[in-house]
Amino acid sequence: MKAVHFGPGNIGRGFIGLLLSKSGYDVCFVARNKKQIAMLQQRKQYPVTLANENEDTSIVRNVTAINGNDSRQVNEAIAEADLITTAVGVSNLKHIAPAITTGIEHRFKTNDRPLNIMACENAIGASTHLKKMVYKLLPAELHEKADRLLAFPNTAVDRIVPAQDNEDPLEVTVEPFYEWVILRPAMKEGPKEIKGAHYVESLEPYIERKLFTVNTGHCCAAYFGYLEGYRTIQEVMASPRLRQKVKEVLQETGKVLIRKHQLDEKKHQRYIDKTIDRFANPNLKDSIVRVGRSPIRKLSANDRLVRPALLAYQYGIEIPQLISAMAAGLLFDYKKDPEAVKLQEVLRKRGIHHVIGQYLGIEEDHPIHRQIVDEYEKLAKGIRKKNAAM
Ligand SMILES: NC(=O)c1ccc[n+]([C@@H]2O[C@H](COP(=O)([O-])OP(=O)(O)OC[C@H]3O[C@@H](n4cnc5c(N)ncnc54)[C@H](O)[C@@H]3O)[C@@H](O)[C@H]2O)c1
Ligand SMILES: O=P(O)(O)OC[C@@H](O)[C@@H](O)[C@H](O)[C@H](O)CO
Repeated sequence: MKAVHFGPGNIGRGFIGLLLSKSGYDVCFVARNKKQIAMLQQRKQYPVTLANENEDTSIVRNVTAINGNDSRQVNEAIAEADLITTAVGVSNLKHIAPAITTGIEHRFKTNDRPLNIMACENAIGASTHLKKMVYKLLPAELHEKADRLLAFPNTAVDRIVPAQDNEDPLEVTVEPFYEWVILRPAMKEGPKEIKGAHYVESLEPYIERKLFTVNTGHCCAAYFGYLEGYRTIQEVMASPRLRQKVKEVLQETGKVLIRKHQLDEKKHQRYIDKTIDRFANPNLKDSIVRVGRSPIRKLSANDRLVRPALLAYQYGIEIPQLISAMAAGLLFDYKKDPEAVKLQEVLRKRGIHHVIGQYLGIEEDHPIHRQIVDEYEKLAKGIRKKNAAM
């Protein structure tokens, strides 16, 4: 069985490639970095180390890589694939959609086998989003065949994989916890089951629970910590005050999730507690700028901050800490993050009301809009005062 995975980055190697390989797939990574491609081609394996006390290491075997710009190789790999996965960042799916589409066209000329394509990105409906882009590019006369042979099952992947600084550039250090949830009814029959993945009949409760707990809490820790000069999530979680703030955010989104998906309260509390412990894992060093990266995406209407905030408003749930996190996110001005730079530029040129309306999708007449503005101004004033005193 052959899997083609776009994006051999942290989660691609540290989780997707690992589970696929352990499930008996030969994994071909579609990559951009020439040095990385050469190493994967030559070694055909790489180590994954768990961030636990023993630093347990396993070897991911039967892997190789091809260059995403080599359309002949990409076409051939897609034609032969039994499964395609991606982990390139949801905003980058548009860059790989053309190669996937061309590969599908080539595949249709060579065989009639069904194919599942899963975008393992942190977003609601990422595979559906990729499907829309592929269908836009695919000639209309192939749509019927695509409906028959292709599926884009949505999925939720969870494992904290920080930016790596190992001596071996292929090695990945990952947290021990993992969860991969796949929407089974959306799949085409055929491919080997992924060992360790959880196949479900409805994905929404799982992806929302993950995104609005793990990712909401994570980015809140990053944005709160950034304002106070911390460098890592572990440092933030070691501050009792900030840890408490993050916990409170998760109580707020927890109420939303319990109400929306009729989750068991005690079970969800255990999920929150486990999530907090995962953030604090002393064997990991996860930078604030990785976790807070791409604030425009994270503050967008369908993502981990605004979506639970609007649901909370709808349900009459108070969300002071979520408001505080959105305001802190608007102050995330890390110079090496292109989205942070753009956000700050628009804030300077067009002002806070424009940004909340256009980027967060919350109009001025919505009560949450005002609350974010008030909190943003309060935090910005605090920063000005601190800078003046320095
Ligand atoms: N790291 C985590 O903890 C984690 C966990 C769950 C989900 N995710 C999600 O997985 C995705 C990847 O995250 P990551 O942390 O592994 O990031 P990363 O930057 O480590 O990896 C991204 C990979 O995609 C590649 N890539 C980007 N654009 C590409 C293109 N046009 N063609 C080919 N390759 C391309 C990059 O070269 C890189 O190898 C994101 O959507 C993220 O939200 C990450
Ligand atoms: O990947 P992002 O930018 O959507 O979010 C950053 C982190 O919160 C994220 O990568 C987590 O580590 C991961 O989602 C855990 O499963």
